Amino acid sequence: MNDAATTLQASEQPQILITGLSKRYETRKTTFEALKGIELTVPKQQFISILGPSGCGKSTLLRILAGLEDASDGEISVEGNTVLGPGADRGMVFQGYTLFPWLTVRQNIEYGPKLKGLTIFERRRISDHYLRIIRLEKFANAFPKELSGGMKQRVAIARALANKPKVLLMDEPFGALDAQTKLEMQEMLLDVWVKEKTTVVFITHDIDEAIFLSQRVLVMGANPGRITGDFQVALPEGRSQDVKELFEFIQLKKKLSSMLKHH
Ligand SMILES: Nc1ncnc2c1ncn2[C@@H]1O[C@H](COP(=O)(O)OP(=O)(O)OP(=O)(O)O)[C@@H](O)[C@H]1O
Repeated sequence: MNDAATTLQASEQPQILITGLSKRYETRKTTFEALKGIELTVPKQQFISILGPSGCGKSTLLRILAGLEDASDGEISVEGNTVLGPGADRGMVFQGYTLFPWLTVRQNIEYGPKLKGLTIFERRRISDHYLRIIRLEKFANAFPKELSGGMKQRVAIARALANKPKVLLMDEPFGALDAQTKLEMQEMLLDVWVKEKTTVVFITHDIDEAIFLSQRVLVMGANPGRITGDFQVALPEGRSQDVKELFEFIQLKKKLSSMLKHH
């Protein structure tokens, strides 16, 4: 099989399969449908973003995918394995910095591999690799409190990737960063994705961010939380900020903005 055929086959395999997923929150008087009838297939290696108004259930969907919350109905599987709880096959990166403050950058990255029982030598090889990828080799022995917000988030991404997850789940990971740092982080994440080709599910409020990063953008609507749009992003790989001037980018941005406005 040639390279193109291998790539095609890999990208067509479903990595995440969600069928008939619903989530209800019951209070004493009412039932709130946070998610209703979600159907979604994400192929291996796809970078998919989810946009939607506040409260439409984006985080709920991601938490259920992560196994941190149960669904009311339906099923989620990752590579054929039903999600029943958290697992090392799914790495998470949230908006808040979730590094262990008492561990150095390197120790944070090596945390998962250490839990897995890898040797010091193997752990070192993994942390060296990711320190290089996130360009923080010089900060290997620094503690999180010595780092900027963007640097902490880079470590959080490296720590998630060091577990070799099948899927990386990201909930507004750059939401707290200033505009310039956010752009730099997006470029770094794309770079990481091109190198590692991990399947990514990325939640954001930022339309530009969703288009710039993704191969596919989902739009969700609220009450009940559901998928209202599913768009392929026809932009080349190896993107730089220049793609934002391309016709395809501007067209899709218009479409997504108008969908989000009419919710
Ligand atoms: N534990 C809970 N109990 C009751 N309602 C909840 C609970 N968790 C979430 N909800 C409700 O479910 C809906 C979806 O919440 P969720 O956080 O998933 O939305 P979101 O799209 O991620 O919003 P945002 O963009 O503001 O982060 C919201 O209306 C929220 O109030």
